[in-house]
Amino acid sequence: MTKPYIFITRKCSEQQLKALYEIADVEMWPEEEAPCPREILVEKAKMADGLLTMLSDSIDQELLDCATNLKVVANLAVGFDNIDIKYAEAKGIVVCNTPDILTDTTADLTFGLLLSTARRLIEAADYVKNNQWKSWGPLLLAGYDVHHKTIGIVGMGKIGQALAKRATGFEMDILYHNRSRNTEAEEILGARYCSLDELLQTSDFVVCLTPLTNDTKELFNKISFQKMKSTAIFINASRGAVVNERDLYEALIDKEIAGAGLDVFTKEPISADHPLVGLPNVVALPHIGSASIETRLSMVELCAANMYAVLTGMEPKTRVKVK
Ligand SMILES: NC(=O)C1=CN([C@@H]2O[C@H](COP(=O)(O)OP(=O)(O)OC[C@H]3O[C@@H](n4cnc5c(N)ncnc54)[C@H](OP(=O)(O)O)[C@@H]3O)[C@@H](O)[C@H]2O)C=CC1
Ligand SMILES: O=CC(=O)O
Repeated sequence: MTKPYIFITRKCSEQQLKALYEIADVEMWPEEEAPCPREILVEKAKMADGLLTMLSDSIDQELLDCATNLKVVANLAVGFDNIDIKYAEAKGIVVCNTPDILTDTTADLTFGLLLSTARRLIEAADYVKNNQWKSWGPLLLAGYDVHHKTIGIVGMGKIGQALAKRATGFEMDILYHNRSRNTEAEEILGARYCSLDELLQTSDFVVCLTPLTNDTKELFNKISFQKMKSTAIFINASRGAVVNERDLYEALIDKEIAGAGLDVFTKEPISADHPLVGLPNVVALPHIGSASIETRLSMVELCAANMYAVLTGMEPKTRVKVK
């Protein structure tokens, strides 16, 4: 019997993939930073029983139609907006993601981004590096306090709740908005559910942690930024497309809001001449929410375990369910 063929779209640690090498012919794109070009991915998908994909790979109808042997897609991310889930399911292809194991790491980064933006940490570090520090000044590089302020979390799911837990250490008031109530966050963390409008109007920090869906696409736009306080800081660690970036840029230029911390962008990667990057009150990161060594290795291991399960006739640990 021929072994299944697995294609991995980015160089990953082989140690975490050991189980797959035992049951399959595994081919891996050799580069860590340069992505596998689309045409090569489509060619590999034509033969593949399993694909281990990155969030930057578009697993759309065109690709799925070519992938006549494909049984499983294991995406190295909790988000799966890069995959046409319904189409995959209709074709009997199992899609898996990496929830839970990245929750704390992503919450740490999101809170770090919030602190860095509020207290101007990147600007301040550059100030020293660029030899601009000449004296101490009463309001030199003064930012906004974080402690005892109000944080409004849009998307109080796993990462949102882990972020709220961190906010309790700073004695913040926690507001949140979801489509449904998160009673655990209310009971354990004292979070208060409110409408999106109330959250936007009353929060000092508005943090987006929803998945990207048709409902959340450009949820943050001109109208939302106009509702926010002029001292508010917007943090996005979800997906870039939940924001209308032009509207965000204008809100920052017009001082409708005070700053933004962004780990994600509509089109990634962005270049240094992206309009938002040039603003002093923007902290821009290259989508590193879950990027700790421990977490990224665990994510690769979970992808491998999911793929192993599907290819050996078992139920994977973290299958994406179509709603
Ligand atoms: N920057 C990075 O590197 C990372 C980014 N992410 C992003 O974070 C997202 C969240 O991850 P995770 O917390 O694990 O996911 P969860 O599914 O646990 O949480 C998502 C939350 O969003 C809420 N939500 C969904 N749709 C809407 C809506 N239309 N309006 C308001 N709230 C909504 C859900 O509640 P309800 O269904 O009740 O509305 C839920 O509480 C991922 O999908 C991914 O895009 C994740 C990891 C790393
Ligand atoms: O953005 C990262 C993810 O895991 O989703």
